[in-house]
Amino acid sequence: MTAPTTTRTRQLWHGLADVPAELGPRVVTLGVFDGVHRGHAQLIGRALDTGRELGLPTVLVTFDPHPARVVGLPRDTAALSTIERRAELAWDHGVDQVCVLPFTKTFARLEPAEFVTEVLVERLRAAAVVVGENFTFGHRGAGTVDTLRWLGDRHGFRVLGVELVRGADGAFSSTYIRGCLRRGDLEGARRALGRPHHLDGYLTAGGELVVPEHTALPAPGRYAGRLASRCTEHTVDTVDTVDTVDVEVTPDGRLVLHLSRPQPGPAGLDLLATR
Ligand SMILES: Cc1cc2nc3c(=O)[nH]c(=O)nc-3n(C[C@H](O)[C@H](O)[C@H](O)COP(=O)(O)O)c2cc1C
Ligand SMILES: Nc1ncnc2c1ncn2[C@@H]1O[C@H](COP(=O)(O)OP(=O)(O)OP(=O)(O)O)[C@@H](O)[C@H]1O
Repeated sequence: MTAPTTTRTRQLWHGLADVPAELGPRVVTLGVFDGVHRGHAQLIGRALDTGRELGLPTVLVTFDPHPARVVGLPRDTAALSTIERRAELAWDHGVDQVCVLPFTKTFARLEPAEFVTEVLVERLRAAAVVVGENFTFGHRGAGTVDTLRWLGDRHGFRVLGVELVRGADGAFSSTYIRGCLRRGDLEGARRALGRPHHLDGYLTAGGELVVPEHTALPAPGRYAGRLASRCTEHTVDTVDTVDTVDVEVTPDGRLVLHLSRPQPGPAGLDLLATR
């Protein structure tokens, strides 16, 4: 699964202003990709296959914050991953670039055809666009895979609408994983993610892991965790901790690690099991 990342560029573009003007054609895969779960992994695999077939690099486009939060839909949009970790996971799967598009109310008003012309064609030079069969885009989510196909015919890019990867409870989705966490079902989250749920934050001297606002935490309770790796903007550093740590999620949503001598600093935590 893990591609040889050393030969790849691993670029992170924050917004279209970061995209080089002289960019060559490429394969584009689109969506939120929060957590980079097993469905996302398969989709990325299809995008990479298409890139190999066409001899082109692959860019993953993600939206931040979650569109549903920006447009005010009544949905759980708690984040399964920071943008930095999302990018690390995407690079580990083999994509060349990650482009983070700031999702604002103004951006949400772009019509599907405007998004395709202004973002996919003029800026990202899409030769192929790879999305899940349920992908929607553009004002009020009006664009579908069929819309993309129609626009692809006009602009000369190919479109792949990929069948959704399913588990026992239906198609894997970030929403499903957030639900597992809310129920304290770490095993369900792990099955859909393909790895334990991971939290990035700052460990205080008092043993609290302070995570960014809107981070998806499991239900209040006691868990076994492992201080695993921490993400900086472009690297993941392995921390030499193999022992499991006792993790408490308090009723007011704080994350307390029961460590004898917490080392303050950036830290990453894998949540392994319910205690
Ligand atoms: C340009 C653009 C505009 C969008 N506008 C809206 C919107 O007005 N309302 C909405 O609920 N979602 C909007 N979305 C979000 C999409 O419907 C969709 O949730 C997002 O692209 C993630 O794709 P997926 O969840 O279908 O994989 C927009 C997306 C894009 C790219
Ligand atoms: N189970 C899946 N199998 C294959 N592709 C998927 C699957 N789920 C989502 N995708 C595709 O992956 C891309 C990113 O998906 P996105 O993160 O927006 O969806 P999601 O996982 O359903 O998230 P959320 O639940 O937050 O809406 C989109 O192109 C989407 O169609």
